[in-house]
Amino acid sequence: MVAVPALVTKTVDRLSAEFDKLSTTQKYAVGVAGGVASLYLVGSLLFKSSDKSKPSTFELTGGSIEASKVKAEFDAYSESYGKNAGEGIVDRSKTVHLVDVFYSLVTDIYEWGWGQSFHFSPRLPHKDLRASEAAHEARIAALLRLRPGMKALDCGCGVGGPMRTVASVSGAHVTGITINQYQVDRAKYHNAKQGVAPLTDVVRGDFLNMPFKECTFDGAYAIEATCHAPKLEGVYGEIFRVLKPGSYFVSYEWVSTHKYDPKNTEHVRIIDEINFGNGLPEMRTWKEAENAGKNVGFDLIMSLDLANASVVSGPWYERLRMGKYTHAINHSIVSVVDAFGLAPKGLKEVHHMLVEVAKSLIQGGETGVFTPMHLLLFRKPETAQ
Ligand SMILES: C=C(CC[C@@H](C)[C@H]1CC[C@H]2C3=CC[C@H]4[C@H](C)[C@@H](O)CC[C@]4(C)[C@H]3CC[C@]12C)C(C)C
Ligand SMILES: C[S@@+](CC[C@H](N)C(=O)[O-])C[C@H]1O[C@@H](n2cnc3c(N)ncnc32)[C@H](O)[C@@H]1O
Repeated sequence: MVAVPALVTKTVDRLSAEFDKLSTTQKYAVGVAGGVASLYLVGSLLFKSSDKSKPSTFELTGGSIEASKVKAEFDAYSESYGKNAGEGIVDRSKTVHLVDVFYSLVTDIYEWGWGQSFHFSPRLPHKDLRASEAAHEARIAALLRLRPGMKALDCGCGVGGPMRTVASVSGAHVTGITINQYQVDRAKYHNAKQGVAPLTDVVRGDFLNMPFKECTFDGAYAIEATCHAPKLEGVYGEIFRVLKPGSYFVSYEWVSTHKYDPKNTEHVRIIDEINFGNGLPEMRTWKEAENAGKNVGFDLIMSLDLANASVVSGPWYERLRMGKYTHAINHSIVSVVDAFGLAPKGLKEVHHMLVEVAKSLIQGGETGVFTPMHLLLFRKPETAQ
C-alpha cells in the first residue's frame, strides 16, 4: 500500500532533479517533445483505432450508405413506420430494403458501443459480459450437435461474433448470410483477423430467398435476426429447404410474451418503440413463432424463454440498464463530433433513436412483456425432402 506512492514520489523527485540540471534550451526541447508525444498519444487514441477491429468515435460511418445520404435515408426509414398504435412498417413489401438501410445506419455504432455480437445474453453468475455472451452462442453449437466436418448456416449473421464462437467451439464450418454488404465486409475482416477464416464464409443475400441448394446444411441457427422478416414462415420455410432431413434449426426469437396484453396501451407503446428502434416490421407472439415453424413442416423439439429459464442468471436487460449513463455520455460525444462535421449528418439522430430504444427495451424486460431470447428448437423430419 505504502510502497507504490513512495516509489512514484522517488522517481518524480529524481526526474525533477535531472530536469533542473538541463540548460534552458534543453528544458524547452524536452517540453516540446513531451507535448508532441502527449498530443500524438491523445490524437491516436481519439482519432484512430490502432487497427480496424472497432471503429473509433471519429470513424463512425453510415455503413454502405454514402455519408451525404445518411440523413435522407434515416428520414425515409423513420417515415416508413405508421403513426397508429401497433402498426409497425406500413408497406411490408419494403421491409427487406429498410432493414438493409437500418443496418448500414447502426452497424458502426453497435460495434463501437456494444461489440461484435449483436444480441443480448443472460448474465451468468460470476462471469463477465463476454463470457456470458460466448456461453449463449456456444449453446447453439451444442443444440445443433455440430462437429468437425459438418456445415452450419448462420441466418442473419451480423458482423459474425456468434459465427466465430460456433465455428471455434464445434469445429464445424459456418456460412453466414446477411442482407447488408457493410456487415459482410466487417465479418470477413474479423474472421481473417481472428484466424477463423478457414472455418467460415459470409455472403450477402436475403434470407427469404437464399442462394443455397436444397438439403445443403447439417444445422442452422438464427440469433435475434428472423424478427426482421416480413413474415416468419418466409424465412423459416427457406431454412427448412436448405437443411438436410433430420437436422436441427435453433432460433433465439424476439417475441412478445404471455404477459403482453394488446389492450394495454402501455404495453402497445413499449412494443411499438421496440419495433421502430430495431428495424422490425411488427412484433410476433411466442405462439405465432412456434406455429410458423410447424406450418413450414418442422417438428417442434423445444420452446423456452431463456429470459426466465435460470433463477441465478442476471436479466438480459441489465447490461442496458447499467449502461444508461454511458449512453448519455456517448450521445454528447456523437453530438460534438456531429457539430464539428466529423460524422455523417444524420448519425446523431440515429444515435438518439438508439438512446431511446434502450429505454423501451429495458421497459419491455422489466414489465416482462417482451423477450429477445425465446429459444425455439426445430427438427426437419427424416422423411422430408
Ligand atoms: C437484435 C437486435 C439488436 C440487439 C442489440 C445488440 C441492440 C439493441 C439496442 C442497441 C443499443 C442501444 C443503445 C446504444 C447506445 C445509445 C450507444 O451509445 C452505443 C450502442 C448501444 C448500446 C446499442 C448497442 C446494440 C443494442 C444493444 C435488433 C436490431 C433486432
Ligand atoms: C440483430 S442482428 C443479429 C446478428 C447476429 N445474429 C448476432 O447475433 O450478432 C440481425 C441480423 O439479421 C440480418 N437480416 C435481417 N433481415 C435479413 C434478410 N432479409 N436477409 C438476410 N439477413 C437479414 C441483418 O442484416 C443482421 O445481420
